[in-house]
Amino acid sequence: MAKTLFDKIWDAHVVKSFGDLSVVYIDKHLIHEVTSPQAFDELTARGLPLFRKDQMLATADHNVPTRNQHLPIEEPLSRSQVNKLTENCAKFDVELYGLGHERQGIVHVIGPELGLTQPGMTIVCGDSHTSTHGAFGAIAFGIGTSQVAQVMASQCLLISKPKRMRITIDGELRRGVTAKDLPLYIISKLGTGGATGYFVEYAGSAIRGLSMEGRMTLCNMSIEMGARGGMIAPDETTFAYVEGRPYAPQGERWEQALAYWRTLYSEPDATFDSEYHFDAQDIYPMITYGTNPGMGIALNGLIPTEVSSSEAVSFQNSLKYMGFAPGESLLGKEINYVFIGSCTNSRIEDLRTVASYVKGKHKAQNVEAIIVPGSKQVEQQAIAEGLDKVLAEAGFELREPGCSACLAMNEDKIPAGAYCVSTSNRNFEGRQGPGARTLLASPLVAAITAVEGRIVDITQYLN
Ligand SMILES: CC(C)[C@H](C(=O)O)[C@@H](O)C(=O)O
Ligand code: SF4
Repeated sequence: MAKTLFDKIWDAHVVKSFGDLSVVYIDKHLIHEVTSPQAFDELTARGLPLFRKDQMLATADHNVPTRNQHLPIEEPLSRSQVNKLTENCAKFDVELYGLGHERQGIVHVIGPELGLTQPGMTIVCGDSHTSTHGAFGAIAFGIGTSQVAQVMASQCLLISKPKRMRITIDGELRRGVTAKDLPLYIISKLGTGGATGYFVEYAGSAIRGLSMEGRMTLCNMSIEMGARGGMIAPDETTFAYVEGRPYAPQGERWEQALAYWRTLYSEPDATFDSEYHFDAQDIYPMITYGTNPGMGIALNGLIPTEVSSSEAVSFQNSLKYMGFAPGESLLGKEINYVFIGSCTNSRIEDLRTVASYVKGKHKAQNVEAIIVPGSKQVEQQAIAEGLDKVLAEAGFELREPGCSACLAMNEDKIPAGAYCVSTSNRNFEGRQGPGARTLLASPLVAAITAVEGRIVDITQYLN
């Protein structure tokens, strides 16, 4: 039977199947400070060693401050989480790119930038946005803490095979529409449970036209529509990105890898359990108005007036929390914060997009604009390109790398009631701080919002 991309990688990693369940070999296991401590404790309690420590990599990202990283972490809980990771990695001899290391950063930013993330791999991390790595044509997905322990002890996972979905977007993207608008659009159509039980492959000319960083932004948000993960068949764009990175194969091994990677695509007559087709021309720059990532509209659209009866209560609660009304336009709404960062949009291209728009302009007085690179390497690159100066002159504060205000697990919090246009992936109640109101958007929309101080139809602001 003709195979999908997912099937090819899955079949190459199944060790043994038992009915619906399979033991699947895991190539790379990434860990961070939040979901690893109990797993390490379990190994210690059971006297188990790590099965393949060389296939693991650790970083500190969720709890790190984004100012003065050279000083001890002030928040006691964050400090103890990060210290625990350091202790565990020392005890179990796991490679750690911790705070202060030149390769430290958000786990989903550093894997790809180090060339650790490669086509055809199975990659897991105790973190839902592991789906990001699927952009390289890998089966990458988030796992729970008990599964983290399972992989630590066996380098395998006992799991059932998800169903396969393909989402095709053909055509050219409109002006001002960037990679981030694609998941916001798709999720607004499918809903936050629309892909539950599925592994999604993204295809079509609009997807092929995305850079690797854009592909990561798209795959990153797969989880927000309930998908187990998202993936894109590797192509020349992928190979060019991976080549020469520190963990990428070299010489003859590179040629061998490339030959295999070129076989990784869905056969033309492969069938999917579910298929969606979208036209790129139907997609406009997006923004969310509610408290889940599916509550998105085009910037110049209106908040819906009618929702299904099963959603009515949560819709009303959501609008109440946000301080918006059904049928309203968001245009003209004043914004207090702009947060550019997170594993969705904190890569060098995102920083370049922002810097190139704000160059020679200044943020509005009513806005606090924070820009947090996804990794130390992104930070260094931004400085090397002089983006730090452009951003500083525009009144943006360039911080040090970490998850930051994507989730309020560190010092960076948005105050209660404040509106924040954020390039992250979740707008749940309290996600950016108790009472904080999040509006998800692309880095371009975020940059323009910061300068204007309110939500505008960005198409009028583009050259
Ligand atoms: C803390 C971690 C377990 C969590 C996740 O799994 O996604 C976080 O990264 C998030 O984005 O909410
Ligand atoms: S940046 Fe946000 S979404 Fe990504 S791993 Fe960190 S907390 Fe999760």
